[in-house]
Amino acid sequence: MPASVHADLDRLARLVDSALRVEARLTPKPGLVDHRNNGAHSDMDLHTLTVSADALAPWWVEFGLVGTRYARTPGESGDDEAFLADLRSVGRTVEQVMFDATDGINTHKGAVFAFGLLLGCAGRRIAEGRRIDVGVCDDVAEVATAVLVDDLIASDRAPATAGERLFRDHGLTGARGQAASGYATAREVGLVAYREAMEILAVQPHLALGPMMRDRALLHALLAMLAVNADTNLAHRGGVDAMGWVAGRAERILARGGALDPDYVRLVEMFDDELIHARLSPGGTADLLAVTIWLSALPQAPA
Ligand SMILES: CC(C)(COP(=O)(O)OP(=O)(O)OC[C@H]1O[C@@H](n2cnc3c(N)ncnc32)[C@H](O)[C@@H]1O)[C@@H](O)C(=O)NCCC(=O)NCCS
Ligand SMILES: Nc1ncnc2c1ncn2[C@@H]1O[C@H](COP(=O)(O)OP(=O)(O)OP(=O)(O)O)[C@@H](O)[C@H]1O
Repeated sequence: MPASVHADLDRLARLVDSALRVEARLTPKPGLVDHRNNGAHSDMDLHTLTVSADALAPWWVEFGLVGTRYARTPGESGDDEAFLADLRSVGRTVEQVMFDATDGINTHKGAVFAFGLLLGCAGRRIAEGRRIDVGVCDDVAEVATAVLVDDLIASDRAPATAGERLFRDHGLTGARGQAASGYATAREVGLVAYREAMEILAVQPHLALGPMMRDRALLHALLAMLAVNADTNLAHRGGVDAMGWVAGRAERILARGGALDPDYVRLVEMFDDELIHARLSPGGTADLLAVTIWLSALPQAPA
């Protein structure tokens, strides 16, 4: 394999590692683990997320390597079924690495699933000599629709996980639905809100530039996604009503300007306190924020 392919895979894997750490450290976040507190989690804190990210770091490149084995020649449709099966097999190993590192705590299960698919599809693009851009989400949509169908829509197995139960009882498609949509919420809501916020903040000279501005724009993107994402973590802990309640609270903050409001820290800290009190954590939306961060480092797809 050419050294340049390895270098590209390595760069994208490092971007995942960085996206997870940036997401975890972003403070304040409603209901989630951050510098301020453990959010609505009694079993993990920022240290647990860091230990987990450290353990996962060497593994991200493996998903890209799987992708390189499924490179297609122009006009060839490829074997998506085998590609997906290989990605999921690496995914199960990596999930176990996470559980071993955290003594059984679910720190990054959703992230492993999302970035397994994104890096796998990116690796396939690199080996095919195609450009890596946000359009990699379209490749994920094509590959991951089978996960949604096989695991949920066409499955006659008894539900084994919270996500599977929530599909059976309420038709919620959770992490699988997001993947099958090509991460539409991250791409069309999170990334758009992030870029708009960066543009607005960049022309306000009294504001601090650099990382602080980026964090503020990321928080704005998180609020925008909280207002629309059917997060199965919320439904698991608080029932489907909890999803609507959290979305409504995020909408009210956005109506005041979201993280662009001068008083945004106080507004988000109040939201955080309410979610902690209700024991609600939007972990799926945090995963989508990590995906947004990763996508923000890629060029846009050609129109
Ligand atoms: C499909 C997965 C996510 C299992 O899901 P499960 O049934 O437990 O689903 P559940 O809905 O409970 O969610 C799991 C995680 O997804 C995230 N999530 C939940 N809702 C959402 C949402 N709306 N959007 C994005 N992420 C979400 C959360 O972090 C959550 O903890 C995955 O863990 C899996 O299949 N693992 C096997 C190995 C694998 O395939 N790895 C990835 C290779 S590509
Ligand atoms: N900063 C964060 N804080 C909390 N969760 C996060 C954060 N970032 C991502 N997540 C995601 O949230 C998920 C963990 O959520 P949660 O703890 O609710 O799941 P669980 O342990 O399966 O459920 P429960 O704790 O209700 O038994 C992880 O899969 C992870 O990917």
